[in-house]
Formats: sequence, C-alpha cells, structure tokens
Amino acid sequence: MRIVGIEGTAWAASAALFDSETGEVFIESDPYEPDSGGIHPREAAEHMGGAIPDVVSTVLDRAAETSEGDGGGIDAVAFSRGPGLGPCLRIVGTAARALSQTLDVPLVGVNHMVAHLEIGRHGSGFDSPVCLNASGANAHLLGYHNGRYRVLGETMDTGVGNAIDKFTRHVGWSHPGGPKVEEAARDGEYHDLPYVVKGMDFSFSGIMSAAKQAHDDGVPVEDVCRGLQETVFAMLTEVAERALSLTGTDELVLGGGVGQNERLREMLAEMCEQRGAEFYAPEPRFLRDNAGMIAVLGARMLDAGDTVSIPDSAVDPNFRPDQVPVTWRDGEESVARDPAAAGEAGRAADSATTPDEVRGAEATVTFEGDSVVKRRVPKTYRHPELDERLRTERTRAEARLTSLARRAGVPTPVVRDVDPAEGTIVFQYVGESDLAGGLTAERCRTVGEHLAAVHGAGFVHGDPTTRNVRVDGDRVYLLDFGLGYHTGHVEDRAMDLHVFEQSVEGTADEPEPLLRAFEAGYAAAARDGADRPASDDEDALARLRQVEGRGRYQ
Ligand SMILES: C[C@@H](O)[C@H](NC(=O)OP(=O)(O)OC[C@H]1O[C@@H](n2cnc3c(N)ncnc32)[C@H](O)[C@@H]1O)C(=O)O
Ligand SMILES: Nc1ncnc2c1ncn2[C@@H]1O[C@H](COP(=O)(O)OP(=O)(O)OP(=O)(O)O)[C@@H](O)[C@H]1O
Ligand SMILES: [Fe+2]
Repeated sequence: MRIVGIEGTAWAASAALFDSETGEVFIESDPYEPDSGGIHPREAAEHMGGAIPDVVSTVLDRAAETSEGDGGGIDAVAFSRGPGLGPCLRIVGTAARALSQTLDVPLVGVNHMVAHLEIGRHGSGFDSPVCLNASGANAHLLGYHNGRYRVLGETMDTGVGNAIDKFTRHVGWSHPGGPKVEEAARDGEYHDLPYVVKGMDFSFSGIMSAAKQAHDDGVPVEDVCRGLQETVFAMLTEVAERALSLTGTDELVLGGGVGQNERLREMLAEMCEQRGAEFYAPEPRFLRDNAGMIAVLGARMLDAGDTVSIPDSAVDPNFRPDQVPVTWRDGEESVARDPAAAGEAGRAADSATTPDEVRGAEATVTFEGDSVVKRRVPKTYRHPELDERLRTERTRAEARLTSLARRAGVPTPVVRDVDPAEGTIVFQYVGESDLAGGLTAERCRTVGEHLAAVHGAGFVHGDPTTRNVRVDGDRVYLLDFGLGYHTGHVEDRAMDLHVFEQSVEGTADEPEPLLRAFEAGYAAAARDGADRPASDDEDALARLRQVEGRGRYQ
C-alpha cells in the first residue's frame, strides 16, 4: 500500500510517501521561518499556499519514479485535519481533496496529535505504550483505553515548545527558540526556577515568568536556559513516570518537536532504564512536524476502512486526540496492564506472596510489621540541586499535611517518624488494597467527601489518584500528600477533582457512575462543611467544568 501524506498545521509545509511494503518513508518539507517574533497565522498560511503544491509535486515525482504503473501506484491521500491554525489547515485540506479527486483515491483525515504518537508506536513495535507528546502547541500524556486515546495528563496552560519560544522571544532570539535554548544550556550553570506538577498535569506559566525575570535581573542567559531545560524536562519526565506507575505499563514513546532535544531524551531514557521500562524516541525527522507520520497513520486508517468523504472532510483547528475513534486498534487493548493487579501493589495483610517493597513513581515503600517506610529515593535524571529540593520539600509537606488531614476528619495513616534530609517517613500500615483494585461508586463517593474536608481545611492533596487511596471495606484512606499545599484558590481545588477523575477515566471500564458518585460526595460534604453556600466563583465543581472545557489547542 502506498499513501501520500500532507501536513501543514502551523509551520511545516510537508508531503510524504509511505510504502507499507518496503517500510520506506520519503518526506519533503519546507519550513516557514518568521523574520521576527513567533508564528503569524496569516504569514504561515501564505507560506502554505506557496509551499504545499511544491512539496506535493516532489512527492508525486518520487511516487512515479518508484512505481511501475501510471499514477505512482498511490492508494490514498491522508492529511492533517487538526489541531492547528485554521488558515493553514484549510489550505492543506483543499490540496488533499483536490489530489484525492485527481488520483481518484480515498481521502483519510488524520489527527495530527495522534499521528505524533502513532509514529512512535509504529517505530518501536510496542503494543500499548504511554505516549508523551512534547510539541510546540501541546504537551500531554496519552494512553489507549476502550477504543480511544485518553489524556492521562496535560499542560494547564501553553504547549511546551511555545513556552520555551516565548522566553527566547523575550531575550530577542529568532523563532524557533528550542534549539537555541538547548545550545546555550550546554555552557550554563543550573538556575533554580519554579517547578509545577499537579498529579499528571503541569503548568509552565510560572516558570516562564520567573525565567524572563531572572534574565531581566542579569542572570546569565545560558544559566537561565540550563535551569529552564532542567526544570521543564524534569517535570515532563516525572509525569511520564507517574503515568507508567499508574497504568502499570513498561513502555514509553516520545513524540513532538521538543522531543528532538537531547537532554529531554536523556532524562526519559534514564528514568525508564531505572524502572525497567522500555523507551523509544523516533528519529528527529519523525519528531518535528512532518507528513511522514500523517502517511503512516493514514495507511493504518485506510486498512481499517477509516476514510472520509469530501463533504465530511472539514478541518478542525481544535481537534483533540481523545475525540478520535481509534478504528485501527483492537478495542480490547489497553494502556493499563491489569488495573486490578496494580491495585494490589500494597501488601495484603493475609498474604505471604505479595512483595515487601513497592515502587511508586516517586518513592520506594517498604513494609515492616505494621509500619510502612516511604523513602523518596534520589532521581538521577534530575539535576542534583533540584532533586534535593523536591525530595526535602515534599517529604516535609507530606508529613505535615497527612496529619492535618486526619485532624480534619479524613482517615490517613499515622505519621510515626519523619526525616526530611533523608526523604524518609514512617507511616502506619492502612487498608487492604489500593482503590484502583477495588473501584466502587460508594468508595468514590467517600473520596469526594474526604477531598471536600481537605479543601475545607484550606489545602489541596495535589495528587489524588486511585493509587493514592487505600481501602478496607467501607474505610477509605487518603495517602501521599507530598504534592499538597495550602491554597485559597478554587482553581487548585478544581485541579484535585480533575486529577482524581482523570485517574478513574484512565483505568475504569465504566467511569461514568464512579465520577457521578465522586462528585455527589464532594458536593454534599462541601455544602455541609461550609458556613454559607459557595458562590459560583468559589465552587470547585463549577470550576472543574471550565478546566475540562478549556481548549488548549488554539
Ligand atoms: C498543532 C501542531 O501545529 C503543533 N506542531 C508543532 O508545534 O511543531 P513541532 O515540530 O511538533 O514542535 C515545534 C517546537 O519544537 C521546539 N523545538 C525544536 N527543536 C527543539 C530542541 N532541540 N529543543 C527544544 N525544543 C525544540 C520548537 O522550539 C517549537 O516550539 C503541535 O504538534 O503541537
Ligand atoms: N501507609 C500505607 N499503608 C498501606 N499501603 C501503603 C501505605 N503507604 C503506601 N502504601 C502503598 O504503597 C504505594 C506507593 O505509595 P505512595 O503512593 O505513597 O508512593 P509514591 O511513590 O508517592 O507513589 P506515586 O507517586 O506513584 O503515587 C501505594 O499505592 C500503596 O499501595
Ligand atoms: Fe506537531
């Protein structure tokens, strides 16, 4: 099968020919390089208008040269339908429709973000990996479950490449900034910047403001670049590790233009090696925007009969990866490796066969009698200064907030000892299994009630996933408050709810009733615990709807 792919969501005018028999991918690209500032949508569209016909024609010549019959032996035309800049997408769409009509072959509409991750799955041969997409306009973790790619975690503000590019614009460097930051960072000393992860979500705005400020304050630019890379990539590596831990998966693939950064790839490879997971990063020509990935996924979709008629082929600038019905994969496959078994990671009280040591995403947990020793082991992928800061801060926060939560009426393990310098806490052993291994609506309701009590006490949990809840009959304990903090912001409370809901969606077959029970429990307890009704601005559930509805692809 031979497929022509066409890409042009933002900066890369690109066409490709994929031959599924030989495996060969021929790519021809013409990048748009702004004279100043970032990408201007109108200029980018003008570039596409001129460049797309040329790159397509080069690929058609190539098809003709490498085929025996007429027409280059092309079986379908695949194109990027979105997400991306509307004016650019429309030019690509028009070109693809015209070509499919001229060649009289089917048209395949590809989601660009899904193409970024499928190219890694294609190259690695992995069955069902966690995928980290680190591109310009996006940053998210995805995993396949129940026929769709689920967003396990994502940026709460800008994409990772755009965040870096904003900093480089501030210091007066031309677009794209990523490669320049990489170059400058090689000569820099590490500079401390804010580090923000919330469960498997993360945010870049605070880091970027601090980086610009540091530059304005006279910190050498190469030091800020080093700090920026160490901080931003450690965050991405940490959330990727958390996704591996939560799903029980031991395969990670990388996608997106920022994936060309060697330091990011090095951190991810090191993290995976230490957990015994496999890591795959496609070669750079498949990481940055390119039509090769569109053609490769186009071939799979064509094979599954997933074509689109011309009247139905409108582009979608906000096309989310989790909207795509994944027709080319088996509906039974899942990124979660036996979620029930993952839930039994903790030691069952009556079993001699369960392990004495559990490795979470952050820490090693050993079981000694009725105590649990949690040690935040150094992460060698992180810069040593950042590593020490995070381990100490989180150990302190965990010990303090675990006790505070109990005072607010939430079952938590008793803290028996704490050593922030060593990153160690000794807890009482609680529960029979993790919530992931015993997900019921009643228990989700109780988690909702407990989170409302935590929020009523003026702080957030920070990482309330199904693995950080222990259960024993009706009793539901919250664990792992290391990412918690005091806050009066409704947005922070909404993030707690979002993190819990994402973790349920990532592992449960039928999440809906569980989520309804969780929200009902939260709403009832928040109402009962408050001295007056919450206004809309203060209502975390109302804010949760906004968080979920935020399009992050404009
Ligand atoms: C929707 C689509 O148009 C968009 N595409 C996109 O963002 O282009 P992509 O090729 O995946 O990524 C470009 C980004 O990748 C960054 N980048 C390129 N080389 C880099 C490097 N060595 N280190 C860090 N960032 C790098 C650039 O600075 C730029 O922000 C997307 O996938 O989000
Ligand atoms: N006090 C406890 N009683 C019983 N089991 C526990 C206790 N503390 C931790 N565990 C078990 O160990 C696992 C890992 O603990 P914890 O979540 O605190 O570590 P972590 O490294 O922060 O994990 P992650 O970052 O993946 O959430 C938990 O999912 C739970 O099964
Ligand atoms: Fe991209």
